[in-house]
Amino acid sequence: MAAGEVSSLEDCLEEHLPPAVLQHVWRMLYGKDTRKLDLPKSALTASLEKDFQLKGFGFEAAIEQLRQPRVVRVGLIQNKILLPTDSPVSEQVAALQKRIADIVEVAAMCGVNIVCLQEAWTMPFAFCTREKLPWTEFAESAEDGQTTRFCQELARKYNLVIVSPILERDEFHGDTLWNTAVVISNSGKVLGKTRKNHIPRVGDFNESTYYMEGNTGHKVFQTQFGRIAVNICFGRHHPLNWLMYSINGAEIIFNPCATVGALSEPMWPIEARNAAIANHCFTCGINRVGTEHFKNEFTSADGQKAHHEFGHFYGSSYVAAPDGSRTPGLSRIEDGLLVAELDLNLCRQINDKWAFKMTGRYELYADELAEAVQPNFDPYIVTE
Ligand SMILES: NC(=O)NCCC(=O)O
Repeated sequence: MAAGEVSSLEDCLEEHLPPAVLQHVWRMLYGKDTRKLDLPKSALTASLEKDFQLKGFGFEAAIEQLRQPRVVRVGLIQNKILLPTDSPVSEQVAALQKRIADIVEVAAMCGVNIVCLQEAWTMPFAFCTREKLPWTEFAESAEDGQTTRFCQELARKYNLVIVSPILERDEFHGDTLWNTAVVISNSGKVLGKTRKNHIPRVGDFNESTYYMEGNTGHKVFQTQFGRIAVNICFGRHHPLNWLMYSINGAEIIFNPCATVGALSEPMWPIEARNAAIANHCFTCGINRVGTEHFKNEFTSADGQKAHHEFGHFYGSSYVAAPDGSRTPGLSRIEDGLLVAELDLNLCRQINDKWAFKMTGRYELYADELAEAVQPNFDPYIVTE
C-alpha cells in the first residue's frame, strides 16, 4: 500500500463488516447488485503479471419484445505515470504508451468494445507548476499526432473504440492549446474530437494558464457500439454539461479526470452517478492514480509553504447506471482496468419509468436562463 493511503472504500468495508451486514451495506450504498463478470483466465493472469488490477461487472436490463438487448463492454483505464517528471518528454510518452498498450491488450481479451483513458494520459498532471516548458511539449495534434496514431493502431488491431484524452496543440489556430478527447473508431479512423468545456480555477489546478475553455459544444459520437460523449474532468461539477450531452443523445458519457483526494474525494462517488440518474444514461468516471513529484517547488497561493507534489490522485474509477446502481470502484493506489458490461436498453427503460426527460420542463429553464445571462438581469426576489 502507498504510504498512508487506504486501498479502497470497498476493501475497508469488506475487511471490517460481517458478510451478512455487508450484503445490506452494498445494496444501500451501490443499489441493485452488479453481476461479477467471468473474465478469461488469460486476462487475469496477464493483469497479475503486468501488475494492474482487473475487475469486471455487468448491469442487467429487462428483456424487451421488440428490441434485442444492446450489450456493450466498456473498459476504464487508470494508471500512474511511470518515469520521473524531469525525464525527457519523449521517454515519458513512450513509457506511458507501452503501459497502455499492455492494458488495452487485456481489455481486448475481456471483449471490451470501448476503452477510455484518463485525462491528459500521455503526461504528468503538471499544470500545478504554472511553468510552460517542458509541459507544453506534450501537446500534439488531435488529428495526426503520434498519440492519435498510436491509438489508431490499437483500435484497428483489437477492433475497439478508444477515447484518448490529450493535451492538444491546434496548429491551424495560432498554436492554441486545448484539453481534448480524441475519439478513435474501431475502424481506426478518427471519428472526431471534443474539448474540455469547463476549466478549473481551484487549488493547484492552474489549467487556465495553459489552455482555453473548449469550443466544440456537446458533441455525441455515434459508434458501432452506441452513442458516446466525453465530459472531461471539471465538467462533472456542471449538471448542465452532462445534460447537454444527454440531450444530444449520449447513452454513455465518459468522464476522464485527474483529481486529488484532499480536494474532491467526497464529491467523486456522487457526481457521475447523479448524472447517470438525472440523464437516463451510463456514466464512467476515470481518475489517475499516484503522487507526482515536480523538481521545482510551487506554491498554492494560500500562505502555506512551497511544495513539490500536487497531492494523491485517488483513482477509484467506476461506472454508474441510469437506475442509480454502480460498480465498486477500482483501487485508490493501483493501476487498473475496470470492465463493465452494459445493456444500453436500460437507458430507455429507466426513462420510461422515471421520465426525467419528459418532466424536465426545459422550456421554463431555457427562458429563465436566457434572461439570467443578460447584463441587465434583475433576479426574481420577492420582498415584503
Ligand atoms: N483536472 C481537473 O479539471 N481537475 C479539477 C479538480 C476536480 O474537478 O476535481
